[in-house]
Amino acid sequence: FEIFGKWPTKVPVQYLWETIDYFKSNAPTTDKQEPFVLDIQLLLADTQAETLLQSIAENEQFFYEVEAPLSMFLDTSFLEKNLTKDTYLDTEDVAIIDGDGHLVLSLQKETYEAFGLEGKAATFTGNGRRYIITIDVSAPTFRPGNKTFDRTKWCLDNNLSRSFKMVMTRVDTNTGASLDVLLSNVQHSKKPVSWASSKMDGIRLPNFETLKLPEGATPNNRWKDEALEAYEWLGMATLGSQRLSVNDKPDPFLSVYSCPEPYTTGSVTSLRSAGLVTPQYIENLLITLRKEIKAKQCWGALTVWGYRDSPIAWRGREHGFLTSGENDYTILLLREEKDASEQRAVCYQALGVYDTFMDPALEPYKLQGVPDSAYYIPNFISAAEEEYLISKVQTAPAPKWVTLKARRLQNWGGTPKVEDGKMLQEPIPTWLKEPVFKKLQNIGIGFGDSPSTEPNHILVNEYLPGQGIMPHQDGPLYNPIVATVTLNSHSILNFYPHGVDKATSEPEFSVLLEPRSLFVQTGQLYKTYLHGIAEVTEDDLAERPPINYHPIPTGTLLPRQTRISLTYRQVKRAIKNPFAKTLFKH
Ligand SMILES: O=C(O)CCC(=O)C(=O)O
Ligand SMILES: [Fe+2]
Repeated sequence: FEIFGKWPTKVPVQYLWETIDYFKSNAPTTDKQEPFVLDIQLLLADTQAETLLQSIAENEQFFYEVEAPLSMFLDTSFLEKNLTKDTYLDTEDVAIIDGDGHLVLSLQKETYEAFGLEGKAATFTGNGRRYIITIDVSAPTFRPGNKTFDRTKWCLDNNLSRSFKMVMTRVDTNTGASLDVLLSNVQHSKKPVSWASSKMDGIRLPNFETLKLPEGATPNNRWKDEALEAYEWLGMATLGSQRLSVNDKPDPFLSVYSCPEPYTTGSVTSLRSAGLVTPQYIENLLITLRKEIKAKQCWGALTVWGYRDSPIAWRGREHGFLTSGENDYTILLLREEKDASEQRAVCYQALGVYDTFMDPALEPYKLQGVPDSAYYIPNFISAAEEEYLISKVQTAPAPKWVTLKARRLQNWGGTPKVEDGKMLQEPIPTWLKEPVFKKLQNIGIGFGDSPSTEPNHILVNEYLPGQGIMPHQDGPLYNPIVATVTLNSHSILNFYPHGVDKATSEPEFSVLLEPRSLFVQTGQLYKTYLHGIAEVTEDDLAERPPINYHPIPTGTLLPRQTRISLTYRQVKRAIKNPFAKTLFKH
């Protein structure tokens, strides 16, 4: 599983290499990824696409264009007949119901203030200009008579009663067939998802054979370059670009595009949909496409565009509204021999610059019930790695240590200046990079614009029993993500919302950091909470149970030993020093 970041348009692209079991119908899975799909494009390296076209015709899907107030979602008969499988969407003030029955309202400040239900400030629209309210309308208790229901209904009827333009669809989750939506009381029209087909002949047609890796091989940089070139070619084909034609004679000063090698002269069929479709529908298309390319012995690609203004993106995460809201993916299915038992594919996932990306591998480690987002991974490093890191920290040259009242620290990678946040970049010693950098990258933790940005600064803290750190925020010097490795002893990290009296208030929640664990703090949590460590010699876990460990046996006292923490970050204003190599020897 590999992640790539440096896409020229600043759109991070993630791709992964997968060997798909041909007979497993649901791989690569599109389920739960992007439920609000605007358009689909299929490319087939062949001019005959009858099977595909036939399958599309047989699986006709409908969607509805609706104009209605949002309170229609609280109409009991609507709830009971349609719930959990429906999707709704609009622009400006945006509202959707996702497949799990969450009504998500993304409201502009003015609407929010007049609305009357509590939400949270949107992450990607700064200065509180937009707010997100999430209501679980699928909860069995969310019915008339329930306080939350009645309050929500009152707010929708009185404060947000205007009509919303929406598109909706409903499917049978087993067959993917579209079902009628209960819309008797509102203005609506039923539309079929429409398809247009076109052909491109006489084009330079790559075979993408070089993208086939031997089983178990890890993609190298060359493969990554080739995967991106393939992505670029698919994009050009999607646009029907003249640059792909064998007869194209571009002005060399205007175009430097060259087709990935080796290529032949050939044709592609392109099929493009319009209308709201569901993940199930796409999954069915993918299965048909795979059968077709197997029969034709050619490659095929499926590209899916998500709604630009959907308030949610990948796996329900918040989506950067209006600001380059890419939420698209492409699956390139490679050509396979007729008797091959596997189908190999390269998958690309495009994100907007403001969209959060975390590797799905991280999902199980996400801490629930706290602001987005924190991740805790026990035993992130081995005992041997821990021992080695401790010995390196302890044997660092004496001048590296800065002694404060309640802890000692070492700055690696440079020392950011408090006045302007600038840091003269110094090389980071290998012992701090390995194995942690690689492990961070493997699990999909990036520190900058893209998932592959490495940390450029590491702060080493040493706390003796009874030492700690005052509640604080790591602040705007860094990109809003910090990863902490804990060595030798546990600690308890306390979190406080902004604006509380630091000296007296109780933390809102605490996280237990065990030796060898990794803790990641990012997003809203990084930006709107303070964190600190109490100056105590032991922690009573029963008194305030840490949110990452349940249940805690009563009377659990953990005595503290000397703890070393390594905090990995990316200083925004790092300045490369051309002389760094000769000036600093590590
Ligand atoms: O030692 C820790 O885990 C926290 C350190 C910290 O908050 C900081 O260095 O900013
Ligand atoms: Fe901190």
